[in-house]
Amino acid sequence: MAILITGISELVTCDDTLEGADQSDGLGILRDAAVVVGAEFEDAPTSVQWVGAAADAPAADWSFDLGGQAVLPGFVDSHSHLVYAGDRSAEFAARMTGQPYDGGGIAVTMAATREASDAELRALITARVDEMRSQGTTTVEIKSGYGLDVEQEARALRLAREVTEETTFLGGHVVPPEARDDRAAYVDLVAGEMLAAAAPYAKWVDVFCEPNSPHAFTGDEARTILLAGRDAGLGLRVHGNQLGPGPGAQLAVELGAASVDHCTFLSDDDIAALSGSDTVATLLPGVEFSTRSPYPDGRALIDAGVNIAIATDCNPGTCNSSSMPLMIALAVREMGMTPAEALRAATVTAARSLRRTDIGSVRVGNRGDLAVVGAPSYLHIPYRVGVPIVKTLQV
Ligand SMILES: N=CN[C@@H](CCC(=O)O)C(=O)O
Ligand SMILES: [Zn+2]
Repeated sequence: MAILITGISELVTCDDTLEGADQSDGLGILRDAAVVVGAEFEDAPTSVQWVGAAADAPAADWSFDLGGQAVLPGFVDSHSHLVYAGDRSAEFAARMTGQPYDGGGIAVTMAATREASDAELRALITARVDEMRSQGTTTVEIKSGYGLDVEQEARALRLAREVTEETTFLGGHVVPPEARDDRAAYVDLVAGEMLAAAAPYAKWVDVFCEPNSPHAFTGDEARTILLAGRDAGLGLRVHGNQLGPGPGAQLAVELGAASVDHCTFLSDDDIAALSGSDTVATLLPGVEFSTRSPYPDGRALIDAGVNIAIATDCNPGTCNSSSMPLMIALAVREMGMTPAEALRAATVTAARSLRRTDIGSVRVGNRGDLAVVGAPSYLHIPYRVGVPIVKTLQV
């Protein structure tokens, strides 16, 4: 079954090899375009079968006309923490009047999450993923990290796996209150029994490497957890350089991590290490917004040759927003990125941070994951900030 989509005023393919497309901003734009998506059998994921000028479009089983809207690859939200219960809105309100963030609230969410049943958590996760999908996100990475014991971390990943293949073990989120007297024993637990229980449900291992938080992990502790995860066959991701300077970014590059996330406080040496490496710097501007922190200088990173993704980090503490369009607007307004750079960061480079080439760009053979903008151009995403104009294109 094949479906022809026409009436596309601007097709942003994010395919910088597409011949005949406008490549001036690296977005591979076709105007007055059409796309054919199809699936081999009912309920199979769709794939892109044809991309080109509307005038050349082939026949298909069905067609529909978007009447002059822009189409994009669906957003790839490569960093989120959706497996949680409870509410920390009061913590947010306190931060707006000057309370700093230090990671201590994670234990509050941990307690609420441990109390929740599977059914309750499943309903919360499903509602959050639906909220993301309604705003143009078609792939989401989900971390554990609010269970922090062997059973609870495995449970979180088992539930996350029901909605995405991009699941990340984050037993190394913080040291839970019951383990604070013996940090070394907790690191051993994470790198041993907890990892073994979580690994069947995880693609990635991550750690909150943050010497500036009393709750998170030092560079050496992070290295122990990451190496154990690598030995267990997981890919590596790092929460690094969020609250101040630290070893996270360089550790990520040294160990070949797919991504180091946050990057709020990077030194020149960190930038030099990231530049030309295979490690993507994933920036999370909603966190700076919601913690009243300085924004990282996306412009400087791009100019230095660093590959940048942007993601929501949707979580109950540092950013409770699921909106990739808002992250694009913040990247443009606050981090010196052009709309085109921000859009690539939210799609094709975010896919790269998950080591995926089948998502994040509209090209023949890729997944048929598309988003539609209720406007003639993608430029309206940051321009119409706060207005829900991006939707997942359901075909
Ligand atoms: N920094 C660590 N983890 C999350 C916040 C988690 C929380 O505060 O609940 C983050 O990515 O910002
Ligand atoms: Zn995070």
